[in-house]
Amino acid sequence: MTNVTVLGAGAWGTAFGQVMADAGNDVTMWAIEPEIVEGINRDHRNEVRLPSVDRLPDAMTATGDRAQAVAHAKIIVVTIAAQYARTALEQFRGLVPDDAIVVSLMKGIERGTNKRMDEVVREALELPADRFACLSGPNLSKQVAAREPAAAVVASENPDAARFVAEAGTTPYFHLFVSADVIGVEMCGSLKNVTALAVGMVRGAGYGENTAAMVQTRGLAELRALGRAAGAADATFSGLAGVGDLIATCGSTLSRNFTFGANLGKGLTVDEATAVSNGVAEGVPTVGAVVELGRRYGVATPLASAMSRVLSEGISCEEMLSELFPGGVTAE
Ligand SMILES: NC(=O)C1=CN([C@@H]2O[C@H](COP(=O)(O)OP(=O)(O)OC[C@H]3O[C@@H](n4cnc5c(N)ncnc54)[C@H](OP(=O)(O)O)[C@@H]3O)[C@@H](O)[C@H]2O)C=CC1
Ligand SMILES: O=C(CO)COP(=O)(O)O
Repeated sequence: MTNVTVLGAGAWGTAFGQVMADAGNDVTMWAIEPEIVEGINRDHRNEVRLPSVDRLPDAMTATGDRAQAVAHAKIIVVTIAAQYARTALEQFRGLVPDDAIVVSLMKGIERGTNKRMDEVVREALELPADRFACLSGPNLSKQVAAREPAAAVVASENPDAARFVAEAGTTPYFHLFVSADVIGVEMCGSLKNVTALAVGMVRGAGYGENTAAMVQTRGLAELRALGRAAGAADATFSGLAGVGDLIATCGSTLSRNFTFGANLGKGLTVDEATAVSNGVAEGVPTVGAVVELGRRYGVATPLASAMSRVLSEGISCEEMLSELFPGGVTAE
């Protein structure tokens, strides 16, 4: 039994907290909203973010007190919306126990700095690399919360940390693989959301499987090119965090990114799609950062660039598609 603290009781934080509790750990959820804290402690429910679960495990409790939340934690899981992670985590600086491993479940790149979540988390908490891990894979929260079989990969520069988290988090229905490729896992998780926006958009506009598969495959190519340039290991792209998560996210209406894109394809504006989104669609603020990273690494990012124009200028799905192939014959 390990003391696990989850920072951010959103849909995924709550579902993953349940995984950790099912794996035999003592789980403390930290949330800002008193309503969520009270709901978990009194009713064993997170009615706000994960209403599909009738009763969360008894081993899950919640608090709004930062110091109390992390005081005895051996594993601290971060599942805060990526754009708010730095601000939220800076308030935990100095509170995190010296031997705790911090695991990011977030999938996004910080707007403005263009930093991955491993960079943001480590800077915000002044955390050494050997105490950081990230976890990613095809993990639509509602299905994990229903205990449908699933898996993910946990990556750390410190193999002992990755193994510790994987052993602590594996249950009969949720398997964790280990990896040393933090950059690859981070890039896969963040960039698949941009592809999911685009695939959602073509589906929402009424196109079929050929178009969707084309966009998804070109998204993978872009992800791989940018990931490689950033220092990712090639094998990660074909693993759970890469192809695995692309398949799940680009093929499901449970995905907020896919659904956001689908709503754009149906003709909703960005504001309208935001208003009806069931939780954070991380691809939206991440798109611009991906374009910037492409410039920094000298990697073409036609899909992210086209989606950036969709979001900022409202270009149509047809225009977005036409930008994927700017002209000339190229090797795949
Ligand atoms: N849902 C899923 O299927 C999966 C999600 N992820 C990733 O996990 C991360 C969280 O997603 P998810 O839980 O689904 O998102 P939700 O939209 O359900 O929840 C967002 C979380 O971020 C917190 N948050 C937002 N703003 C702030 C802030 N200013 N300060 C502190 N906390 C804040 C929210 O806290 P509060 O409730 O108090 O507002 C909430 O806990 C994302 O990066 C996502 O990509 C990864 C795998 C699967
Ligand atoms: O990352 C996810 C599944 O692995 C969840 O995707 P969304 O954030 O688009 O809902």
